[in-house]
Amino acid sequence: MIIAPNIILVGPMGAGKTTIGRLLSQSLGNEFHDSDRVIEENAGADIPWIFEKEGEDGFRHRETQALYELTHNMDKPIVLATGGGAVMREENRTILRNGGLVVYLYATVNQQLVRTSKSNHRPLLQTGNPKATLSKLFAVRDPLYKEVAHIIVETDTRHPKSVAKKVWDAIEQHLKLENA
Ligand SMILES: Nc1ncnc2c1ncn2[C@@H]1O[C@H](COP(=O)(O)OP(=O)(O)O)[C@@H](O)[C@H]1O
Ligand SMILES: O=C(O)C1=C[C@@H](OP(=O)(O)O)[C@@H](O)[C@H](O)C1
Ligand SMILES: [Mg+2]
Repeated sequence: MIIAPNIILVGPMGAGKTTIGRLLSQSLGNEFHDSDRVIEENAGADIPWIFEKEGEDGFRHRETQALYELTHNMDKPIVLATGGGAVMREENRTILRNGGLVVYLYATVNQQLVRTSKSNHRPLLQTGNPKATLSKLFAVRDPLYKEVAHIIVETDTRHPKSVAKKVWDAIEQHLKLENA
């Protein structure tokens, strides 16, 4: 049996990091953590409030602390969903790359748009043209997701369960090759 190390999901808003991460953790029996939830718990406030009061810089500072905490203070391997901007800081990319097996959940801008339109809890998308914002962010961040990832998985399948299965198959394949 293959024992998975920390599995760290990166990718744009709406790629499904939170949803797929939770499903993956259920099938592996590993604890699930979401850096956005840890940031909110540590701050005692939600993400829109943090952005409003502390700006994006304040949020990014908290995000670095949460990523460090989650990759250093756990005694068992976990599944970690990150926020879409977690790759922006170089120090975060080092934390992520060294913190476990990094999976880039890829989604097209149109998929990101559809999937993020169900919620208004993403401050960066509270703009007149969320599609243009997602496109701009994607142009900057896609190379960074690729830089940090060990594996890339397309999330084009409609059902989160089949994406979670695809992710696990890709991880197994990667670990088998690594141990061959
Ligand atoms: N493969 C998928 N197909 C369809 N909808 C999805 C898929 N993955 C996630 N979703 C939906 O998209 C929304 C955003 O997912 P979420 O997990 O919050 O993304 P992220 O954490 O990457 O921003 C949720 O409503 C979720 O149910
Ligand atoms: O892309 C980003 O910069 C952000 C993505 C969000 O997480 P999700 O990717 O889980 O939506 C959250 O961290 C915050 O709103 C900022
Ligand atoms: Mg999320």
